[in-house]
Amino acid sequence: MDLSSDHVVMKLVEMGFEMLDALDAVKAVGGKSCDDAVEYILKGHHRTSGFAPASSLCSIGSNKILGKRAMPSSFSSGSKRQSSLLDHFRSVNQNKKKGNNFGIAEVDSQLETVSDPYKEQLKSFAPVFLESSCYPETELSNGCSEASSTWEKRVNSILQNRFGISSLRSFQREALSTWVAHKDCLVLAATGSGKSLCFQIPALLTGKVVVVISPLISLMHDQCLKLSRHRVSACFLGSGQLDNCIEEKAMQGMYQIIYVCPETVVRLIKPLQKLAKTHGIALFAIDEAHCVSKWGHDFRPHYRRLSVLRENFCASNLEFLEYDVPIMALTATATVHVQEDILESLHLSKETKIVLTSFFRPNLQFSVKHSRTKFASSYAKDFQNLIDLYSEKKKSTGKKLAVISRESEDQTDFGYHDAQNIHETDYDEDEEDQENSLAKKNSSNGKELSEEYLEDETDIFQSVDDWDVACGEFCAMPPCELLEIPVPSEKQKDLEGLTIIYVPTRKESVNIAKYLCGVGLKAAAYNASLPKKHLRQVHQDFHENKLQVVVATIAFGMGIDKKNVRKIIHYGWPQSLEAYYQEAGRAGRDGELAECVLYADLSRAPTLLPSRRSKEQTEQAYKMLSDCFRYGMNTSQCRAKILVEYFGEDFSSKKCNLCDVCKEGPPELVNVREEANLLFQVITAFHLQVDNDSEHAPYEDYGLGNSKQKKLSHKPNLLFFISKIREHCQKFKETDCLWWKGLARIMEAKGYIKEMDNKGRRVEIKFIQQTEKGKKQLDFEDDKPLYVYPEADMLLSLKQDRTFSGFSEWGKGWADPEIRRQRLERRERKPRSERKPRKKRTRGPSSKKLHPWRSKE
Ligand SMILES: Nc1ncnc2c1ncn2[C@@H]1O[C@H](COP(=O)(O)OP(=O)(O)OP(=O)(O)O)[C@@H](O)[C@H]1O
Ligand SMILES: [Mg+2]
Repeated sequence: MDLSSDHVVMKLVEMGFEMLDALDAVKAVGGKSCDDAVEYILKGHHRTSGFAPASSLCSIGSNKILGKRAMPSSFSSGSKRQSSLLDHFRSVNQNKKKGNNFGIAEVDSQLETVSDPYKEQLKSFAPVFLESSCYPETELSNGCSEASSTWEKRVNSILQNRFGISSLRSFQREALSTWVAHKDCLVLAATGSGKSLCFQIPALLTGKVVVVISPLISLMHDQCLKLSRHRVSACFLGSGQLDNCIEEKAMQGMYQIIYVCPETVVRLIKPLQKLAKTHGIALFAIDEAHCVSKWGHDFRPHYRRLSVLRENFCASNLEFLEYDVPIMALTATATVHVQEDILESLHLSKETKIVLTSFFRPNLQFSVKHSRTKFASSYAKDFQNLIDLYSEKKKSTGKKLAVISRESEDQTDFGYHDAQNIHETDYDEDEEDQENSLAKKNSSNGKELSEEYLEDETDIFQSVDDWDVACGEFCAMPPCELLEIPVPSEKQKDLEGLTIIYVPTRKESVNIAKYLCGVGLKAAAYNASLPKKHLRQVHQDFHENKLQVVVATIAFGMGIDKKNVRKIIHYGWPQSLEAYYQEAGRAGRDGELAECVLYADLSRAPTLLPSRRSKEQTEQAYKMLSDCFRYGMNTSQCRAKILVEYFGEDFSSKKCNLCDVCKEGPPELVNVREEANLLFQVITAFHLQVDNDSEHAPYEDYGLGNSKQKKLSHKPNLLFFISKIREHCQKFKETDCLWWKGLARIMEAKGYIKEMDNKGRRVEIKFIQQTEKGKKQLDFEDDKPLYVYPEADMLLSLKQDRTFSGFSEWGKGWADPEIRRQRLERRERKPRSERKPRKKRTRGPSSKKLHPWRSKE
């Protein structure tokens, strides 16, 4: 808007600039444009000589990629809509500021010091960690301006007035200063660290619209609701809206923040371009940006199409833009591979700044416990602490905890008649049968996975429309209404500690919720197959502290920001450490201690892979599962260290001092020299024989005489080698298979043995080959001690008091006369009508196939 010179000066003084600076600026930019004058002052050119383009202050590398990124030296185009510094100051509730705070040197030095350390890094997109932790309110470690810059002061006042927050965290300051410099940005910061503020503040600073791309309605809804309580208007647009009224209002600039799903934003490019022209778009934020990458968890194909944003909102395409509308992508769970994929897929420029903070959450206490989670009989044991915890609260308040009636009554309405009787404690063969058959189905390669089972039972690809509403609008609540929102009392807060139990399958979410309701807890199930209305209600009850426990699949995860979640229980193996850390990150968002326990069957490698994955994703899915398994098997390294290092962070000299490993210490070192030599010897002998005599019945010595077996045994698996050791070495006859599996994993990690099968479709080492390093270091005669920390499965095998007669899990139990007697007794105690019909067991060629050595037994 062009005004008379006097008017501009007056406006500038009103905005808090000094009269001299205002006069200076108006003179320099030729009067008329208030925008240009403010830009001039903020860029620090008042009462200094020259007016350097912004590129000299903040550019990193070339600015030729996608249109103009640098600020031009002329300000002739006052009508242009852009994210200029001026606009960042144009806010309705402008605080009058006094004097010379608009320090030229401060803004300059901030931008310059921010840029420098990243020059090299950005060229290659190589991330560098800036801070040791995102939580402490420390100043920037890279020597950014000691005193706050002008925009930052303005931000601080917004933070205090609107959000009740005292200051920006250093990574938030980094992200915002990048936006101030009109640059794209990838923010990688821990769960709960406050990434949302990075994209919400620009709307309040500029009065322009911020467009946030978000993956779920539930997430968009929660954020809009919160914003309305902070007096910010917002709306959300899902993919299946029938009524376009909110969308139209949004495109007319009636909300400060528009949340939109990726499916919809690509449809709205033209209207958004119009909005950019009429109202201005301050920023595109891509929240939960890991959804972009097919190498991460939560991949959402529509996220990959978001490159249209960079292409359609750059100054080279839209002549009314002075600069590209900045894009800010944010996530808490991206490995280095995923980070690169995000940058590439979104077509972010080489100038993109990577704001990388520590992924470490110092108040989360991680632990892993063994449990046969598939069996209902484990619930009582595993959830006893939880039940006691909430029961104590019940006693202390004298209130009776009612089972959520909706849960118990509506179960049948939801079609859960197939749910198992959760009170069944029998450890019966049919359960084992089912489990074994599933494990077999899922065991060795992608092809064998039961897609049908997975599709029905797991929530892998979450659809954006996870609720029964497709869009919604939230007006900024006036302060008087805000006073009516009840503030929980301290006593209430104490009672509020919530728990989320994450389970792999939908069925388990219902079973466990039912079980917990049955013992008097306020619990509810949450999975994508439940009615959307129910899911919305669970969200609401959870946020209003009406529930104690939510038992959920991954459908209840991303972005849930509730301060008092004290416990996250994973009941069953997660599919990746990213998903695990993302879900664990729901805990302790008030900064207080919170517990993250993983209950998993440590005697079995996980098998549940995502359905609907491409061939190339299958290998990655196995890799992710394998990393989870190793995390669970670990007994000697700080768990937080494993987790943050998984995301590429260097945590080498630190530990959390909270996790089970840090607290209990590693197990005693064991000298495994003899066993390692022996295993290596058997492997070597086998391969020697194969090499020497591949034509003529080479495996006779191993009991593999017939041609069918010979074909199979070209890739001998670990179990085969163990059987050989048992056959030939009396001393290790009783040594459990789990123990050998653990040892093989350790030997693989040390580089002594390796997998023969190069398909990469495995969680554990299976078909084994020696390595050169192994050949050198595992000399048969060598008796130098080889100390290792036994891993979880090895320790478990030592605790088992059952003697194992074979390798089949089923056989382990039934072959033992005592166990068999106990099981039969239990079975007899059950009324006949309740017994499940026996399944016909199929034995024969197929089992021989898997265990060829049995032909000799
Ligand atoms: N500078 C700050 N000082 C204090 N609290 C803050 C600050 N910034 C944000 N918060 C608070 O941190 C909490 C978590 O914020 P937010 O939901 O943005 O986290 P997030 O990083 O997006 O987490 P997630 O990765 O789980 O989505 C919010 O309740 C917010 O009020
Ligand atoms: Mg978030």
